[in-house]
Amino acid sequence: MTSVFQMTGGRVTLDRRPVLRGIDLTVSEGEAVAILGANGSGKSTLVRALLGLVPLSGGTTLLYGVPPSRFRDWKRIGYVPQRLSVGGGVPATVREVVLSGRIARQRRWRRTTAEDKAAVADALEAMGLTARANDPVHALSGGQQQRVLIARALAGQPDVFVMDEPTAGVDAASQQALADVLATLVAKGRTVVLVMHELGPLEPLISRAVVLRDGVIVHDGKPPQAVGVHARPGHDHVHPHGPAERDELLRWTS
Ligand SMILES: Nc1ncnc2c1ncn2[C@@H]1O[C@H](COP(=O)(O)OP(=O)(O)OP(=O)(O)O)[C@@H](O)[C@H]1O
Repeated sequence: MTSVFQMTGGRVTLDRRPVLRGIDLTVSEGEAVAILGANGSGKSTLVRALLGLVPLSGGTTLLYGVPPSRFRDWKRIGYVPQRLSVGGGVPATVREVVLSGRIARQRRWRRTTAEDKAAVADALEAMGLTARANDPVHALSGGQQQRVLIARALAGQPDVFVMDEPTAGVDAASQQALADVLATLVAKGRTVVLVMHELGPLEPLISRAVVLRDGVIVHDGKPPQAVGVHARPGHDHVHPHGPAERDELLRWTS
């Protein structure tokens, strides 16, 4: 099976602090992987390093078999970073930001095609943003902006989706919408790597969980049951979300 990501002995040092310490991780085409772990365990750094956005201080990482610095086929990758502020001072509309997800597919100077427009319309629809398409992005709430970023990745129709906490700050209905979209993509053989705190509605989609603690992988296999059960829709929450589930996860892996 083709490996999408292949990191061997990956080390990342930031501010002289070892943030990733000897990561061996291969993700094959068609997998749906959750990267789990406590705050600061290195999840975001790991996905950024897999994409070549953070340099390794040791080890190697390959993207479709080549080092990220030599990788050229970026249209195959859709990345939704954590807490990116979109729009900024530029009054871009929701549609424009989502259309920017097509850039890697467009040849220079090429006009927006009917295919681009259809992909953007589908992505807006999937994330429930059709009615907001002409609104400036900065007028949207944080959760809505997150949906715009997800729609932008969807519009690019990549083979691989890497999403850093895509459900953070996103309401339950939109989380379910994302779960449905991703389930369809996984069924079509797309690869999905999600950084998560808790699986929530995305749990049925996840076939493999990689749990980080202090920059090392402490579990790589089936999703931890404690997280899965608590995160299942319909589970009767009698405790606040967050720390309790993370504690259980950490206990599970200790
Ligand atoms: N640019 C940076 N410079 C120095 N330290 C950094 C930098 N980025 C991250 N770190 C540190 O690296 C560690 C791992 O951070 P990372 O964001 O990868 O963790 P995380 O598991 O994604 O956390 P969270 O769930 O809070 O997003 C943290 O201790 C963080 O403070």
